[in-house]
Amino acid sequence: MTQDGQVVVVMVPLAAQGHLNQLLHLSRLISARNIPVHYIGATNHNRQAKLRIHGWDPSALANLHFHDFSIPPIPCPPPDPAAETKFPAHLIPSFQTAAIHLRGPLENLLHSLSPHARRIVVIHDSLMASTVEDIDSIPNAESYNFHSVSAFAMAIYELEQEDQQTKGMETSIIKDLDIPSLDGCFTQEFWEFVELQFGVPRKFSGNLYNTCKTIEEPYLEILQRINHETKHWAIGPFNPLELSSSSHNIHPCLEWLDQQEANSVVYVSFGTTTALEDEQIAEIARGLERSEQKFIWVLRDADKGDIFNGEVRKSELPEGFEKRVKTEGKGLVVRDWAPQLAILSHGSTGGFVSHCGWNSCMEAITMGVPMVAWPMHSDQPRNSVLMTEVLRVGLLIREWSQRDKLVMATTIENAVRKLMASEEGHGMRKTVEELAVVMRQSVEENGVSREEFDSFISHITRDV
Ligand SMILES: O=c1ccn([C@@H]2O[C@H](COP(=O)(O)OP(=O)(O)O[C@H]3O[C@H](CO)[C@@H](O)[C@H](O)[C@H]3O)[C@@H](O)[C@H]2O)c(=O)[nH]1
Repeated sequence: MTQDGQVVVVMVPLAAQGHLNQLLHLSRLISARNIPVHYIGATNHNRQAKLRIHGWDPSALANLHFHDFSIPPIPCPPPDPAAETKFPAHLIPSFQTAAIHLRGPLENLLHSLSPHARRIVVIHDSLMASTVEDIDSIPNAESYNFHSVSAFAMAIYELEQEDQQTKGMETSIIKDLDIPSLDGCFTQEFWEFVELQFGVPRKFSGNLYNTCKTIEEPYLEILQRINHETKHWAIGPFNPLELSSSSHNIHPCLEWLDQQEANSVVYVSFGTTTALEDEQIAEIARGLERSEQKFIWVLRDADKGDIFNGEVRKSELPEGFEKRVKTEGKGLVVRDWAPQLAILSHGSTGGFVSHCGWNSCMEAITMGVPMVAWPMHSDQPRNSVLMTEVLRVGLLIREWSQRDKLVMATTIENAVRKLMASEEGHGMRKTVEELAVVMRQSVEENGVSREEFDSFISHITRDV
């Protein structure tokens, strides 16, 4: 229970898995500091967040409170695998509905907390800025902008904006990198949604990032320089580094992994926002089989706005493939929710074919798994540069300029072989394993992320 005079935190996530997830992980870290956390959302989005979390149990934390708000039905059109860009445009109506209709319930909650709290700290996804607009009417509330993507992707974007006037890009440390354009990354409707979030200028007290100075310090410095009027804290990784035993061995694929040799399995997953055409799925199937590497392939369609309602497309695989690879012990196709963190932390997993969503990048780095980078949309093409060219823990499957072409089985076969069974791949594994150690140290006593987190906690619990 919240006691009078306490500092309380209110989380306002964007209603998409890769965002719900990060603020729920952050809720765990903050509540461990004896600060009550209130996590708000539409009933089904909160249900989704709790159901899918891995590595710890949200119901076990007495000071984490979920507020399930009822809003009008969440629109859930299906994803379109044949769309011109891979950006999940079908989620925009759901984002809009949640952003608009959570505003009133959030304001009511803040008013009810305000008289008893010393301070209300609202941490909102940067894409939910419009929902927290009423915060200015609450005298003891302040808000913090949470950025769910890499500092690298954000810094490049900011430099591009600055570049138009000052040529900031040319003098920056990014100039020697081959940065993909934003073409094909987003849709016009998304930019309009972003505009709505930032349309009303509002004062906020700081920026939070799920990253660590160990891997992104130069880019965090750029963000600090450009936006020097507010504070910045890089307090990641948010995902747990040790998984609680109750979440282990709950999925059959983990038992299968237990029987495999160390670093022998490649894990293939494109997150929760990618819908692939059957033709591309067939090429992946052929490429994986020909690579002769063992695999776990999460074959799921992109999430809909409401994951509990409506039909989900079952992707077709070449005839006999699924049964054959399973019987021969070569691989598993997982069609339900895979325990990604547990898979990546398993000693048998030696590589990851990933779309480079920021959660997947952080999870791969903290678990010491190198990747084949196969970006699909949004920040992913730029994250792939961070992973391959900057950190050197992955290899790129194809140039972003080639995104409209089918990636053929031979390309997939070669990339997977290179990652899993070549000197170059072993080198990347060694590099990422070393990075994983440093990332773990960063959250321990005197580590860089621990210091940033301590500084954030001191700031929000300050006396005046
Ligand atoms: O079967 C599955 C599928 C996914 N996951 C988890 O789901 C999350 C997926 O997040 P992410 O890898 O970031 O991919 P997206 O779902 O595509 O994330 C969206 O949100 C991210 C944060 O803003 C962006 O970086 C991405 O580009 C954007 O597509 C990760 O935590 C995975 O571990 C599972 O546990 N099991």
